[in-house]
Amino acid sequence: MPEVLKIKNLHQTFERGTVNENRVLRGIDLNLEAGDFVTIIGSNGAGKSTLLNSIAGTLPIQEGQIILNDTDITKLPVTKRAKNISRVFQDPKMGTAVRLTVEENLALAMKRGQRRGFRPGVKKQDRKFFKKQLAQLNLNLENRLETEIGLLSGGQRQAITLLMATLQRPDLILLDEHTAALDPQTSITVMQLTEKLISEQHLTAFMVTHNMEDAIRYGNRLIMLHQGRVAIDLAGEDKQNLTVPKLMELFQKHVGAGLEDDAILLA
Ligand SMILES: Nc1ncnc2c1ncn2[C@@H]1O[C@H](COP(=O)(O)OP(=O)(O)OP(=O)(O)O)[C@@H](O)[C@H]1O
Repeated sequence: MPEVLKIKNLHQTFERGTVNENRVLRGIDLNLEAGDFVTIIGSNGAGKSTLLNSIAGTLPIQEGQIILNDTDITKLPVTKRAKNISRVFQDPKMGTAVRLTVEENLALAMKRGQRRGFRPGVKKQDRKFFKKQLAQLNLNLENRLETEIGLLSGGQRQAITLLMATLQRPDLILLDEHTAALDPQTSITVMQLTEKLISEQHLTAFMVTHNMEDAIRYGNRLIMLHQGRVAIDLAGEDKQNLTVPKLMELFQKHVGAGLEDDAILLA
């Protein structure tokens, strides 16, 4: 499998040179192959969002290199990366434009990475395509193309955000605790949709989660960040055979310390 993403010796330190210096990432080396769906766990402050911010470009890289499909993007601004890297955040409000309709939001997503006006026009053939795309969500949203997105529930918005993030097949999709703000049932629906969109399009994905069950259930590879490093990296059968107690045991073995379940789980 070709490698889609290479992260080489990535370091990020906040408040460098002060008493509050915080070495959050301390040499991350990771390679993702095409179609890898990697779940990321780690306790609060482990650096999960910092890692995603570094990949997305919202945080300048202090040391190390990020290569996407053989292109060095280490110094590329976030806007230039947006065409190839899409992201879904925890807050459903982050991914969509509240005053625009469902179809206008989708039309914006079609222009990801390009200059786009404030209110995009929606062509007839686009509308047909959007309807088809929305129908696969099984949320009856194909009949609400002209509804303002702000009127939809958090779960409906997050499902549309996911669709928008995958509409123009990205090279990489970053999911940053994207179901954490949803109720348990909606969270399951959005996770199932995530898996469907990722597997159908054979997307390469990173998914940060505090839910260890989800981290184990979804994806083909699991990594755990601890003290700025990759403490655990499991794929294939090793990941398939994981259980929460096994993962806790592994963590203890790797980092030589006890770990309460909620140290990882709690946000
Ligand atoms: N822009 C920033 N300036 C200063 N410190 C920061 C900044 N962003 C993050 N940090 C600090 O870096 C550390 C790692 O934060 P990060 O958000 O990456 O952790 P996380 O693993 O995503 O945690 P959580 O599970 O709580 O979301 C934290 O101590 C945080 O306070």
